[in-house]
Amino acid sequence: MINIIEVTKSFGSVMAIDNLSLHIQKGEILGLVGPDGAGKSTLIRIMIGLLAKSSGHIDVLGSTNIESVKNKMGYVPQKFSLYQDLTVMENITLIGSLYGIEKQKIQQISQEILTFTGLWQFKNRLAGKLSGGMKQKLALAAGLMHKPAVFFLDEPTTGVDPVARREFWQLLYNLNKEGMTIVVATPYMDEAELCHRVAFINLGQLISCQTPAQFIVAYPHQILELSVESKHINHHIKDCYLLDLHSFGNKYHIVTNDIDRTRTDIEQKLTQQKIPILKLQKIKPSLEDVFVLFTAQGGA
Ligand SMILES: Nc1ncnc2c1ncn2[C@@H]1O[C@H](COP(=O)(O)OP(=O)(O)OP(=O)(O)O)[C@@H](O)[C@H]1O
Repeated sequence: MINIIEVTKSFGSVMAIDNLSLHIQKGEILGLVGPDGAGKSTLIRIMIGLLAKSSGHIDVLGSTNIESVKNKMGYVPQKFSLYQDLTVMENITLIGSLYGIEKQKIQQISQEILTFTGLWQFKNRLAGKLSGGMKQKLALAAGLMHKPAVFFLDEPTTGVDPVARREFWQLLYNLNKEGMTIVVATPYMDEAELCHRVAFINLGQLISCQTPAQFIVAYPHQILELSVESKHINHHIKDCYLLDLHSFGNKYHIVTNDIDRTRTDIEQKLTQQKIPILKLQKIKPSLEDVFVLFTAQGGA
């Protein structure tokens, strides 16, 4: 569906995409993840023809002339600009006419898509009065007006509450079930876990592209999850036998290569310091653990 071979993109001295190769399969949901500035947005913009690559090969839907297949691609940019003072229906109608869809067809497609996204009952509401989640659904609806075969979304749920994020992903799943290929950049690891494959990008390079399960199986260390009431326990256990320590909300993930030794060490240290342990147990690594490690290693 999309072949990217040794593509490079530089902005002056900044190498935003560095010799990156990736094959995106028809019918998959591919997640793009990586730290801020990794090159995810640039890669999406190259794939949809908004930016020209500096070198390399790319073909989309069988064509190297991206302009000629633009009408088969949908795009939800990171900052989708709605006309706040137009209604949901007016916004969507405007987008339809920008795509050159006939007036009568716009009516029919708008109804279909607003029903699908759950926005039909809000069709007369001003876009500026929608909740964050609804605004993102409107962005999604706008990107679907011309019924694309492949849909690119650049961090579409940033700043949206967890329930709205879940609903949004249900819509993506439904589109995918109907055969749409989806490429989505996300900063949320729980969303990355919902993708069929995840491409981890760092400093413009593709570090690895695998299924979430493959990433987790390949994780080279073990994780102990620690819950305590006190905050900032880092200095209490910094001398324990461990490789790394990250806080995830009110929990800590302790990275080790010797679970028993680390567990005993932490139990002793925290007991000595009279810090009650609420939970200390081995857990399966999450994608978040995998990517924290990749990022710390600079991608290796
Ligand atoms: N138009 C531009 N001019 C100059 N530099 C740019 C431009 N667009 C992107 N860059 C640089 O290219 C690199 C990759 O940026 P990009 O926005 O693609 O990363 P990203 O992974 O999408 O990050 P984020 O999630 O923060 O948007 C960064 O160093 C960025 O500053």
